[in-house]
Amino acid sequence: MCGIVGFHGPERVVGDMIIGLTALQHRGQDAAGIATFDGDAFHLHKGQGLVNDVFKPKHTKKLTGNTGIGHVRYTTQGANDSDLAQPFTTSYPFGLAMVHNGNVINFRDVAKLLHDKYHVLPKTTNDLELIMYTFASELRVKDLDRISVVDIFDAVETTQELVKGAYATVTIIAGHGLLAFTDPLGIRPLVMGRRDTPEGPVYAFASESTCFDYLDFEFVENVGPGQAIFIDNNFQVHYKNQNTVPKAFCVFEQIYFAREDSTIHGRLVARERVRLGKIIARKVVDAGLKPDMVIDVPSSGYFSASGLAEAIGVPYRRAMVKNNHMGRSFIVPTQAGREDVVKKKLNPIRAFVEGKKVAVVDDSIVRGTTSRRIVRLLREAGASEVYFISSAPPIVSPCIYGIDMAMSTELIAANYTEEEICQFIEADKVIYQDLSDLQDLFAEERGHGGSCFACFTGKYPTGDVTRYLRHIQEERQSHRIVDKVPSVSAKAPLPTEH
Ligand SMILES: O=P(O)(O)OC[C@H]1O[C@H](OP(=O)(O)OP(=O)(O)O)[C@H](O)[C@@H]1O
Ligand SMILES: NC(=O)CC[C@H](N)C(=O)O
Ligand SMILES: [Mg+2]
Repeated sequence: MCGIVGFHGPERVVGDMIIGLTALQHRGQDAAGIATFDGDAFHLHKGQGLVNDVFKPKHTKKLTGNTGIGHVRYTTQGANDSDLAQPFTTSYPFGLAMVHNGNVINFRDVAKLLHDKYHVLPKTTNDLELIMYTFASELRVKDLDRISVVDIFDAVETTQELVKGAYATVTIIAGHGLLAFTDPLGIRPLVMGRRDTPEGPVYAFASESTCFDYLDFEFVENVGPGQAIFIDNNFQVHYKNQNTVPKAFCVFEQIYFAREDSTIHGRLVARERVRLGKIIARKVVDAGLKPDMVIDVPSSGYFSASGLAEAIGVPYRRAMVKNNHMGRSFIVPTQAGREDVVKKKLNPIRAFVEGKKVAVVDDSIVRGTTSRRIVRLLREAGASEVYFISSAPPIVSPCIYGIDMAMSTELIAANYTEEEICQFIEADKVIYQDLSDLQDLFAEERGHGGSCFACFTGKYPTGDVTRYLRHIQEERQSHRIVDKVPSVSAKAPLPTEH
């Protein structure tokens, strides 16, 4: 799940872009990049690592111009190499620079179409090139001397028909303006904001609204399913499709991915997480559990933990301390790397947990890397019983829309029963959110549009995805280590006495 931004205004944009991208760092830690346009030429800088590592003053000095796009990458297609970092640019027509968040699922079909129909050979295996060259090829057949907004939206529409999957994109069209568009279901988030300056308005697009809080931008609207918004060089805003309500928005954004202080489709993420914690309280009580305290797994477990504690009337403590210099573990591309981050990241406060029955809340259990480590740490710190509470239901199916859990072999709940998972992570009890409770919370009738629950149900909103699942498996085998959950026989015996 990458983070993207795009700015277009009457003043230099790179300063705002660095702040905006830093606010989105939680969405991608592999690489960062910025492309600006100064009226004559693009300026591009990108590389592996965090925003702070990639952009030093000597780089930002060269990123001149009043229009810019930026990206933080969490790799889901192709290798985690600097060659595949975004943005990508192409010089014809006009000069285009593009970033995207998401994942194209008909990769081979689009690659074939580009080759057979448009005579284009993408340079890399990053799916962004498929979107960019399809759009560029559709645009170049227009009358380029008299290109109009209708022509641009027409090229977007054909791109949306041909390219399947999840994508939120922002594109600089050199000399013309800034364009944002999404896939027809609106699976990934994208918001538009505006700040007024004495020289005129600055418009911005960003994956999450938290960017605008830092930059003093006013939130304007969500970019909805299949929508396109074009800001021309006179700062006029043009719309293709006014519908801003998503048809299949990724519910895992609300559970884990997005920042708590972002509002997505009218829902404050932190509030939804508190609700998830309150809802699961019923299952904790029904299971007869009487914890002495509720604790969270930092960072993403906090709001659900506070909701659960409030609902069952048990004190909440931050009894696991997070090393703030460690990033997210789940989005690290290899299992060895994820284990290393989890190991260095969390440390329990013995004085709080010693002799206590502890309910520890996390947003999700995906591969079991974090939960297994946490339970062990809490036991070593003297907890008498450890109940592991997941505010998400079991994740049983791969995500093919931009979250790197692409194969069922790596998903613990796709391979083991709840009892086996409990045994594997060495907890006294594991409680998952009920799928029906999650679906009720994000029900369409609550007015926020449709959600994608595919990782919990195996039902994919883009239709039959069997071919893509095979493609991603082959792609993973050629580029990366294929992760598997440990075998049952590798499990440590369940502790018998407490
Ligand atoms: O079962 P697993 O495979 O370990 O995956 C789930 C864990 O990964 C995420 O944490 P992460 O460290 O990525 O981010 P956070 O700091 O936002 O919680 C998530 O919040 C869970 O803690
Ligand atoms: N997580 C994402 O949005 C990834 C975007 C793109 N598929 C890449 O790998 O660069
Ligand atoms: Mg976590």
